[in-house]
Amino acid sequence: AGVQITESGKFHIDGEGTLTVYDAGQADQGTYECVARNSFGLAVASVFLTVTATQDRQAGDAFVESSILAAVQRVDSAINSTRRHLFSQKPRTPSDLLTQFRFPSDPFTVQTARAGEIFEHTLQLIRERVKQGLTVDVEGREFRYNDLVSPRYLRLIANLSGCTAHRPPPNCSDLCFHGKYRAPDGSCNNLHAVPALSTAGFRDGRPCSPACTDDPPCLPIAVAHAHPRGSHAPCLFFVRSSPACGGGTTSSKMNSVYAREQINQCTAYIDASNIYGSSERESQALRDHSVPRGLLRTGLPWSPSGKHLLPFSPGPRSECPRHEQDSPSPCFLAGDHRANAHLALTAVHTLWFREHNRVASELSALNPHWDGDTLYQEARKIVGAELQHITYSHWLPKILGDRGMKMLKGYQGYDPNVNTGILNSFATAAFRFGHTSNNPILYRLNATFGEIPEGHLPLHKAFFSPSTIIKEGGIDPLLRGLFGVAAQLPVPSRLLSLELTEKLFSTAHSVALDLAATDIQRGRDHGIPPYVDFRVFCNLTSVENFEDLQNEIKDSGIRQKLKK
Ligand code: HEM
Repeated sequence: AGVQITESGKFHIDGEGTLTVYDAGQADQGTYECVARNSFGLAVASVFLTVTATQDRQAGDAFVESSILAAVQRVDSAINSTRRHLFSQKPRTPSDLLTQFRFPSDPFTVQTARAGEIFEHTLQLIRERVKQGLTVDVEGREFRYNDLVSPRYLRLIANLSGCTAHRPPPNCSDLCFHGKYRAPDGSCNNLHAVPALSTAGFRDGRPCSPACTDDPPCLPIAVAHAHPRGSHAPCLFFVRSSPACGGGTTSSKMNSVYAREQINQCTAYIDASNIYGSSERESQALRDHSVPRGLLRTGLPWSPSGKHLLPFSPGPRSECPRHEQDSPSPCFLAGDHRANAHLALTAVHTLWFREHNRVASELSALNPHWDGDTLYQEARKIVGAELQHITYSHWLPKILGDRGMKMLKGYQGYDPNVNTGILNSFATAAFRFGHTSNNPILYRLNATFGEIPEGHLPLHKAFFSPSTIIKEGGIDPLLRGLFGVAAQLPVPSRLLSLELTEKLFSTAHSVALDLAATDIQRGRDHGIPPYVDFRVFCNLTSVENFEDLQNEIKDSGIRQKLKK
């Protein structure tokens, strides 16, 4: 189970197929395989690369052991206090809810993120401890930890932090299965990338909120004094996403500097992982193993239709109260941990899990000889295809228009050589365009498309409130509201609704979050290049100031505001 080499600052593959490895170091030693594939089959050639490097002693080596111990202790203590705070009591503040919204459910993901945090924090501690012996790269390139710690000790830090413990190689040898079905995490088809696990600073263990200092992983958003929020809180809660091992400061392990990257919790495919989960463990937990009928587990039957709701979550994430005064109410369990974030999302998750059970039941009636696993996999294949069809044939044409769809080009067939991982700029910036299309009100319509007796709901009352589905009409009124009322059309003076910028995850006594500010800060956290750079990348004119953007931002008042 190797790693596919992709074009980067580290590797270059020219048109002739020659591989160049830049900044070669001990970490690059190993077997390299070149695979040529066409419709007749494949041919493989391999070579073993030996790297001979002198093992100099570096200034930071003396501090490695004490820094590792301190980093492990600090990171673990911060994660544990966050876990205790979050899961042993009702989440109380908007920041608790945001953390719950983003906290990984798969233990493997938690371990991967912890390893990245420990590796990164160890290096920060070594850097601080050395200070005097800091070598600055004379060529003016970025600061390199390799100048501070020798390769042997860097490997030691990587090992002890857990950064080298990779996911066990997937067993893709069952061609009968893998030729027909996807692995739960996509690992047997193509590739597979979390918020910081702690909401307290590693250095002093103080909670990121209300402390307004940049103590990793806290990266609070400063609020201007003049802003109405400023008098209540000088900053908004924000914690950085956990680093993936091998990027940012931890790229020293690779003998070169790479951008700090983050870890994905969900598969990158449009493969209905929102229904089935993104790992084997999650997908098994969602299945109904009591009968061999290929079904997903169900929750309460909702009267009067008798159709089932999602099952309740059994784990620590089992409570979904919004206000302190609310009675305890469990969260629903779905393939994506964000299913409880707001009622419209929960309704759509419920619809899809019902669709799986409908398809599996139909298949069972048609194929009584199929076992439970075949029914599950065949139903999953059909439901995944339905989701892809809706995405590409119904949703995207509305979002991109004719011109955009032409640029996207039609499906050319499956290409196993494409890296299907999500681009960081897509997840962190581009695809968040969806935040501009949300209605500030969740319309709840009856069978004749009139308002239900409980009325429509302002969005902020729909956050983390799954019990409203049980108490107030089930999912049908919400679904009718979603397709019966147009999405919000963003206008230049208001791109995101006030429900998202002034009342995100609001609770009784605390300052709400602001999704627009969070999106921008997340862009900084992930190092997303600025808009002006993307213009050049997309062959648009390069701009120097806001007046150069008068064709894009026509309202001079808005340009003036942005200048401030
Ligand atoms: C009421 C509706 C919605 C709410 C309350 C909401 C809320 C959020 C929140 C709190 C985050 C995490 C922000 C952070 O800490 O960085 C987020 C991330 C995100 N949202 Fe939304 N969102 C909504 C609708 C949408 C829609 C309609 C789309 C796209 C069509 C979308 C796309 C995204 C994406 C791509 C991310 C980043 C995911 C990641 O890579 O971690 N959201 N959203």
